[in-house]
Amino acid sequence: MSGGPRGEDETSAGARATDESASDRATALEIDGVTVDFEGVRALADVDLRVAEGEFVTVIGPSGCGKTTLLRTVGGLQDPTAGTVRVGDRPPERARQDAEFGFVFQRHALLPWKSALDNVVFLREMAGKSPHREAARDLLETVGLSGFADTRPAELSGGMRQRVAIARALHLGASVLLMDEPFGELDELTRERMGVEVRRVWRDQRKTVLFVTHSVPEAVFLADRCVVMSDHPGEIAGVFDVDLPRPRDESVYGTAAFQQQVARVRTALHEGDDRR
Ligand SMILES: Nc1ncnc2c1ncn2[C@@H]1O[C@H](COP(=O)(O)OP(=O)(O)OP(=O)(O)O)[C@@H](O)[C@H]1O
Repeated sequence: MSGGPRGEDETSAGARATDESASDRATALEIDGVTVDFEGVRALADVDLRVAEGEFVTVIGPSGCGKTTLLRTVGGLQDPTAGTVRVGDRPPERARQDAEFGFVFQRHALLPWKSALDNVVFLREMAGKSPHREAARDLLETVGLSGFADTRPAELSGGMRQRVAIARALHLGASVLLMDEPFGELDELTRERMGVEVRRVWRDQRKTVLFVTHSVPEAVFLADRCVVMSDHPGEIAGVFDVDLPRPRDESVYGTAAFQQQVARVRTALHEGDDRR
C-alpha cells in the first residue's frame, strides 16, 4: 500500500463522530421484523436492526446463519417473506435504483475485458455519473494497486481483484456500503491494512457500512457496533458497542481493550453455538 497505512483523520469527521452518538443521528437502515424463507429453510427469523447514518456495523455468525441473506435483503436483491426494510425514507429496491448502495461481495464481478481503472469507473458511468478517472486512480493507490491501473483482472491475483472491487464500490459514491466478506481472499497483513484504509475512507466520506465477516478480530476492529448472529434459524444473538479509541490504526490490535472486546464477541458466538 503506497505511502503505508494511514490512520483516520482525527481533525475532521473523526472528531465529529466522537461528539455525536449514533442515537442522535438519522436512521440510514431500518430492518423491522425481517423473516426470509427459502424452500424449507428459514434463513432469517424476525430480525430487527437499526443502523444510523455514518455508522459502521459489522455482522458475524456461523456459516449459514443468514448474513449474506441479510445483506441481500437490505440491498433490495432479496424480498423478505415478512417484515420491512427502509433505506432512509425509501424501500431498498428504490434505493438500489438510485445507486445508494456500493456492493462488495465475496465474489467480485469485474469485467474481464476492462482494465482495473476502467472497472473502477464503470459503475459510475453506468449510474450516469462523471467517471472522475483521477479520483479512481487515487483509490487504486489507496488499495495498494497504483501500478496496476492498466492491468486486466486475469493478470491480477484473487486478492488484487478483490481490492479493485472495493475501490469500485468506494468510487461509486454510494451512501451505504454493503460488504460481504470483502477481505476473505486477502492475507492477514493486507487484511489489517485494508481494514485501516476502509475505516479512513468511511470517516472521510461519512458512509454507512454493513460489513459481514467470519473474523472476530476484524469484526471488532472495524465496528462501531458488532452484530452477532446465531443460526437455525438466523437470528440476532447480541449487539455489542465497540468501545475502542478513534482514530483506530493497527496498534489497536495489540491493546488489552481490543482483546477484551474480542473475548466478549467470541463468548457470544459460542453461546449461540451451544444453543444448537
Ligand atoms: N437462494 C437460496 N435458495 C435456497 N436456500 C438458500 C438460498 N440462499 C441461502 N439459502 C440458505 O439460507 C441459509 C442462510 O444462507 P446465507 O448464505 O445467508 O448464510 P451466511 O451466513 O451468509 O453463510 P456463509 O457464512 O457460509 O456465507 C442457508 O441455510 C442457505 O443454505
